[in-house]
Amino acid sequence: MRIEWSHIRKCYEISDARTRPARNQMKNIGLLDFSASVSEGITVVLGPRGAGKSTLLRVTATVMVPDDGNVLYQLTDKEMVEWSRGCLMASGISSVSPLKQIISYIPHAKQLDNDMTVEQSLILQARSKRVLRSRKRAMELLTRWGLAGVRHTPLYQLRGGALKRFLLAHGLIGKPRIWILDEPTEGLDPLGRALLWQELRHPSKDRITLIATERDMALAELADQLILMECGQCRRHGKRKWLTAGVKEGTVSAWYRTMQTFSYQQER
Ligand SMILES: Nc1ncnc2c1ncn2[C@@H]1O[C@H](COP(=O)(O)OP(=O)(O)OP(=O)(O)O)[C@@H](O)[C@H]1O
Repeated sequence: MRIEWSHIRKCYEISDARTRPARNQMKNIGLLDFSASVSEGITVVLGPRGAGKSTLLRVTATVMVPDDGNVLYQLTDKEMVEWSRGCLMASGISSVSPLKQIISYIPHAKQLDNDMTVEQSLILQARSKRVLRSRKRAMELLTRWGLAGVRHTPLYQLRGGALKRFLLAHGLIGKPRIWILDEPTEGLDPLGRALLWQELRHPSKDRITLIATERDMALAELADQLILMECGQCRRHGKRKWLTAGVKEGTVSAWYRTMQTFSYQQER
Protein backbone atom coordinates (compact mmCIF):
# COMPACT_ATOMS: atom_id res chain seq x y z
CA MET A 1 0.00 0.00 0.00
CA ARG A 2 1.17 3.53 -0.75
CA ILE A 3 -0.04 7.12 -0.54
CA GLU A 4 1.34 9.67 -2.96
CA TRP A 5 0.68 13.42 -2.75
CA SER A 6 1.34 15.39 -5.93
CA HIS A 7 1.54 19.17 -5.97
CA ILE A 8 -1.19 19.68 -3.37
CA ARG A 9 -2.34 23.22 -2.75
CA LYS A 10 -4.89 24.14 -0.10
CA CYS A 11 -5.72 27.70 0.95
CA TYR A 12 -8.12 28.92 3.63
CA GLU A 13 -10.13 32.06 3.09
CA ILE A 14 -9.91 34.34 6.07
CA SER A 15 -13.46 34.94 7.15
CA ASP A 16 -12.87 37.61 9.79
CA ALA A 17 -14.10 40.82 8.17
CA ARG A 18 -11.91 42.94 10.48
CA THR A 19 -8.71 41.39 9.12
CA ARG A 20 -9.89 41.29 5.53
CA PRO A 21 -9.08 44.23 3.28
CA ALA A 22 -12.17 45.55 1.59
CA ARG A 23 -11.42 44.32 -1.92
CA ASN A 24 -8.69 41.70 -1.78
CA GLN A 25 -9.81 38.65 0.11
CA MET A 26 -6.85 37.28 2.08
CA LYS A 27 -5.94 33.62 2.18
CA ASN A 28 -3.92 31.51 4.58
CA ILE A 29 -1.77 28.89 2.94
CA GLY A 30 -2.37 25.41 4.33
CA LEU A 31 -0.42 23.46 1.72
CA LEU A 32 1.65 24.81 -1.13
CA ASP A 33 2.82 22.47 -3.90
CA PHE A 34 3.18 19.64 -1.39
CA SER A 35 4.59 16.45 -2.91
CA ALA A 36 5.75 13.29 -1.13
CA SER A 37 4.88 9.62 -0.80
CA VAL A 38 4.72 7.04 1.99
CA SER A 39 4.33 3.28 2.21
CA GLU A 40 3.26 0.87 4.97
CA GLY A 41 4.47 1.59 8.48
CA ILE A 42 4.50 4.64 10.69
CA THR A 43 5.10 8.06 9.17
CA VAL A 44 5.54 10.99 11.51
CA VAL A 45 4.91 14.46 10.12
CA LEU A 46 6.99 17.09 11.91
CA GLY A 47 7.07 20.85 11.61
CA PRO A 48 6.51 24.04 13.56
CA ARG A 49 3.08 25.51 14.30
CA GLY A 50 1.27 26.52 11.14
CA ALA A 51 3.52 24.37 8.90
CA GLY A 52 0.48 22.66 7.40
CA LYS A 53 0.56 19.31 9.25
CA SER A 54 -3.15 19.29 10.17
CA THR A 55 -4.12 20.42 6.68
CA LEU A 56 -2.14 17.55 5.18
CA LEU A 57 -3.91 15.08 7.48
CA ARG A 58 -7.38 16.51 6.71
CA VAL A 59 -6.78 16.32 2.96
CA THR A 60 -5.40 12.77 3.24
CA ALA A 61 -8.38 11.71 5.36
CA THR A 62 -10.64 13.06 2.56
CA VAL A 63 -12.42 15.40 4.95
CA MET A 64 -10.99 18.35 3.02
CA VAL A 65 -10.77 18.80 -0.74
CA PRO A 66 -7.45 20.07 -2.10
CA ASP A 67 -7.67 23.18 -4.31
CA ASP A 68 -5.14 21.70 -6.68
CA GLY A 69 -3.02 18.55 -7.06
CA ASN A 70 -4.08 15.04 -6.13
CA VAL A 71 -3.61 12.24 -3.62
CA LEU A 72 -3.24 8.72 -4.98
CA TYR A 73 -3.96 5.74 -2.74
CA GLN A 74 -2.45 2.54 -4.10
CA LEU A 75 -4.54 0.07 -2.12
CA THR A 76 -3.42 -3.12 -3.86
CA ASP A 77 -1.46 -3.94 -7.03
CA LYS A 78 -4.69 -3.50 -8.96
CA GLU A 79 -6.67 -0.93 -6.98
CA MET A 80 -5.85 2.75 -7.03
CA VAL A 81 -8.09 5.58 -5.78
CA GLU A 82 -7.58 9.26 -6.51
CA TRP A 83 -8.66 12.21 -4.35
CA SER A 84 -8.69 15.59 -6.07
CA ARG A 85 -11.04 18.43 -6.84
CA GLY A 86 -11.27 17.21 -10.44
CA CYS A 87 -12.28 13.67 -9.39
CA LEU A 88 -14.86 15.02 -6.98
CA MET A 89 -16.42 17.21 -9.69
CA ALA A 90 -16.42 14.37 -12.21
CA SER A 91 -17.61 11.42 -10.10
CA GLY A 92 -18.85 12.85 -6.81
CA ILE A 93 -17.95 11.65 -3.34
CA SER A 94 -18.64 8.01 -4.32
CA SER A 95 -15.24 8.03 -6.06
CA VAL A 96 -13.59 7.82 -2.64
CA SER A 97 -16.08 5.50 -0.94
CA PRO A 98 -13.52 2.62 -0.90
CA LEU A 99 -11.38 4.92 1.26
CA LYS A 100 -14.11 5.78 3.75
CA GLN A 101 -14.19 2.17 4.99
CA ILE A 102 -10.44 1.89 5.50
CA ILE A 103 -9.42 5.34 6.74
CA SER A 104 -9.67 6.32 10.37
CA TYR A 105 -8.91 9.96 11.13
CA ILE A 106 -8.48 11.23 14.66
CA PRO A 107 -8.53 15.01 14.70
CA HIS A 108 -7.00 17.19 17.32
CA ALA A 109 -10.15 17.44 19.50
CA LYS A 110 -10.33 19.08 22.91
CA GLN A 111 -14.01 18.31 23.47
CA LEU A 112 -16.83 16.47 21.68
CA ASP A 113 -20.27 17.87 21.05
CA ASN A 114 -22.33 14.70 21.31
CA ASP A 115 -24.63 13.30 23.99
CA MET A 116 -24.23 9.65 23.00
CA THR A 117 -22.46 7.56 25.65
CA VAL A 118 -18.99 6.10 25.17
CA GLU A 119 -20.42 2.59 24.81
CA GLN A 120 -23.18 3.59 22.36
CA SER A 121 -20.72 5.49 20.22
CA LEU A 122 -18.27 2.58 20.02
CA ILE A 123 -21.05 0.13 19.06
CA LEU A 124 -22.37 2.53 16.43
CA GLN A 125 -18.89 3.01 14.99
CA ALA A 126 -18.33 -0.76 14.87
CA ARG A 127 -21.63 -1.15 12.97
CA SER A 128 -20.86 1.68 10.59
CA LYS A 129 -17.51 0.05 9.81
CA ARG A 130 -19.39 -3.23 9.20
CA VAL A 131 -17.42 -5.04 11.89
CA LEU A 132 -18.60 -8.60 12.53
CA ARG A 133 -19.94 -9.05 16.08
CA SER A 134 -19.84 -5.30 16.50
CA ARG A 135 -20.97 -5.24 20.14
CA LYS A 136 -18.24 -7.70 21.15
CA ARG A 137 -15.61 -5.68 19.32
CA ALA A 138 -16.83 -2.47 20.99
CA MET A 139 -16.60 -4.11 24.45
CA GLU A 140 -13.13 -5.40 23.64
CA LEU A 141 -11.90 -1.90 22.79
CA LEU A 142 -13.72 -0.39 25.76
CA THR A 143 -11.83 -2.69 28.12
CA ARG A 144 -8.47 -2.53 26.36
CA TRP A 145 -8.42 1.28 26.35
CA GLY A 146 -9.39 1.59 30.03
CA LEU A 147 -12.83 3.04 29.29
CA ALA A 148 -15.02 0.69 31.33
CA GLY A 149 -15.40 3.27 34.11
CA VAL A 150 -16.78 5.88 31.68
CA ARG A 151 -18.83 3.58 29.45
CA HIS A 152 -22.10 5.36 30.35
CA THR A 153 -20.62 8.87 30.24
CA PRO A 154 -21.89 11.14 27.46
CA LEU A 155 -19.15 12.11 25.04
CA TYR A 156 -19.48 15.83 25.73
CA GLN A 157 -18.42 15.20 29.33
CA LEU A 158 -15.19 13.41 28.38
CA ARG A 159 -12.01 15.34 29.06
CA GLY A 160 -8.24 14.87 28.98
CA GLY A 161 -6.83 11.35 28.97
CA ALA A 162 -10.21 9.58 28.84
CA LEU A 163 -11.26 11.64 25.80
CA LYS A 164 -8.00 10.86 24.02
CA ARG A 165 -8.27 7.13 24.84
CA PHE A 166 -11.86 7.12 23.61
CA LEU A 167 -10.81 8.75 20.31
CA LEU A 168 -8.03 6.18 19.83
CA ALA A 169 -10.34 3.24 20.58
CA HIS A 170 -13.04 4.70 18.31
CA GLY A 171 -10.54 5.07 15.48
CA LEU A 172 -9.24 1.52 15.80
CA ILE A 173 -12.57 -0.25 15.96
CA GLY A 174 -12.80 -0.95 12.24
CA LYS A 175 -9.14 -2.09 12.00
CA PRO A 176 -8.23 0.75 9.64
CA ARG A 177 -5.65 0.26 6.91
CA ILE A 178 -4.92 3.98 6.96
CA TRP A 179 -4.79 5.42 10.49
CA ILE A 180 -4.39 9.19 10.67
CA LEU A 181 -3.65 10.84 14.02
CA ASP A 182 -3.33 14.55 14.73
CA GLU A 183 -1.25 15.24 17.85
CA PRO A 184 -2.38 11.97 19.51
CA THR A 185 -0.23 12.39 22.61
CA GLU A 186 -1.37 15.89 23.48
CA GLY A 187 -3.46 15.52 26.66
CA LEU A 188 -2.95 11.75 26.70
CA ASP A 189 -2.47 10.21 30.15
CA PRO A 190 0.29 7.66 31.01
CA LEU A 191 -2.11 4.71 30.53
CA GLY A 192 -3.12 5.99 27.09
CA ARG A 193 0.48 6.62 26.17
CA ALA A 194 1.47 3.05 27.11
CA LEU A 195 -1.48 1.65 25.10
CA LEU A 196 -0.68 3.82 22.10
CA TRP A 197 2.96 2.70 22.17
CA GLN A 198 1.80 -0.92 22.33
CA GLU A 199 -0.44 -0.39 19.31
CA LEU A 200 2.28 1.39 17.33
CA ARG A 201 4.92 -1.24 18.13
CA HIS A 202 2.68 -4.10 17.01
CA PRO A 203 0.73 -2.65 14.09
CA SER A 204 -1.27 -4.58 11.51
CA LYS A 205 1.09 -5.60 8.70
CA ASP A 206 -0.65 -3.74 5.93
CA ARG A 207 -1.31 -0.39 7.62
CA ILE A 208 -0.17 3.12 6.92
CA THR A 209 -0.12 5.19 10.11
CA LEU A 210 0.25 8.92 9.59
CA ILE A 211 0.91 10.97 12.72
CA ALA A 212 1.36 14.72 13.05
CA THR A 213 3.24 16.10 15.99
CA GLU A 214 4.89 19.41 16.65
CA ARG A 215 7.10 18.43 19.54
CA ASP A 216 6.72 14.81 20.72
CA MET A 217 10.13 13.50 19.71
CA ALA A 218 9.65 10.23 21.62
CA LEU A 219 6.72 9.53 19.31
CA ALA A 220 8.79 10.52 16.28
CA GLU A 221 11.44 7.95 17.28
CA LEU A 222 8.88 5.22 16.54
CA ALA A 223 8.61 6.31 12.91
CA ASP A 224 9.67 4.26 9.94
CA GLN A 225 9.41 7.35 7.75
CA LEU A 226 9.53 11.06 8.45
CA ILE A 227 8.10 14.08 6.69
CA LEU A 228 9.37 17.51 7.67
CA MET A 229 7.04 20.35 6.74
CA GLU A 230 7.58 24.06 6.58
CA CYS A 231 5.30 26.78 5.18
CA GLY A 232 2.92 24.23 3.65
CA GLN A 233 5.67 22.42 1.82
CA CYS A 234 7.57 19.20 2.23
CA ARG A 235 11.10 20.13 3.20
CA ARG A 236 12.41 16.57 3.68
CA HIS A 237 10.95 13.11 3.56
CA GLY A 238 12.36 9.62 3.72
CA LYS A 239 13.19 6.71 5.98
CA ARG A 240 13.92 7.73 9.57
CA LYS A 241 17.09 5.61 9.63
CA TRP A 242 18.53 7.33 6.58
CA LEU A 243 17.62 10.84 7.65
CA THR A 244 18.99 10.45 11.18
CA ALA A 245 22.15 8.60 10.08
CA GLY A 246 23.72 11.96 9.22
CA VAL A 247 23.61 13.31 12.78
CA LYS A 248 26.01 12.23 15.49
CA GLU A 249 23.36 11.20 18.05
CA GLY A 250 21.34 9.33 15.41
CA THR A 251 18.04 10.51 16.91
CA VAL A 252 15.07 12.30 15.36
CA SER A 253 15.35 15.00 17.96
CA ALA A 254 18.99 15.76 17.01
CA TRP A 255 18.16 15.62 13.31
CA TYR A 256 15.18 17.93 13.81
CA ARG A 257 17.42 20.44 15.60
CA THR A 258 19.87 20.48 12.71
CA MET A 259 16.99 21.14 10.33
CA GLN A 260 15.79 24.20 12.21
CA THR A 261 15.67 27.37 10.32
CA PHE A 262 12.46 28.02 12.22
CA SER A 263 12.67 28.80 15.93
CA TYR A 264 11.91 25.41 17.47
CA GLN A 265 14.16 26.01 20.49
CA GLN A 266 13.46 29.68 20.94
CA GLU A 267 9.73 28.92 21.24
CA ARG A 268 10.40 26.96 24.42
N1 LIG B 1 -9.76 26.90 9.43
C1 LIG B 1 -8.76 27.71 9.06
N2 LIG B 1 -9.02 28.95 8.63
C2 LIG B 1 -8.02 29.78 8.24
N3 LIG B 1 -6.71 29.43 8.25
C3 LIG B 1 -6.40 28.20 8.68
C4 LIG B 1 -7.41 27.27 9.10
N4 LIG B 1 -6.80 26.12 9.48
C5 LIG B 1 -5.48 26.31 9.29
N5 LIG B 1 -5.24 27.56 8.81
C6 LIG B 1 -3.94 28.14 8.47
O1 LIG B 1 -3.26 27.26 7.60
C7 LIG B 1 -1.89 27.20 7.95
C8 LIG B 1 -1.52 25.76 8.26
O2 LIG B 1 -2.26 25.36 9.41
P1 LIG B 1 -2.24 23.88 9.99
O3 LIG B 1 -3.17 23.84 11.15
O4 LIG B 1 -2.43 22.92 8.88
O5 LIG B 1 -0.73 23.77 10.49
P2 LIG B 1 -0.11 22.84 11.61
O6 LIG B 1 1.28 22.55 11.18
O7 LIG B 1 -1.00 21.69 11.87
O8 LIG B 1 -0.06 23.81 12.85
P3 LIG B 1 -0.71 23.63 14.31
O9 LIG B 1 0.16 22.70 15.03
O10 LIG B 1 -0.69 25.02 14.83
O11 LIG B 1 -2.13 23.14 14.07
C9 LIG B 1 -1.68 28.15 9.13
O12 LIG B 1 -1.26 29.38 8.62
C10 LIG B 1 -3.06 28.27 9.71
O13 LIG B 1 -3.24 29.53 10.31
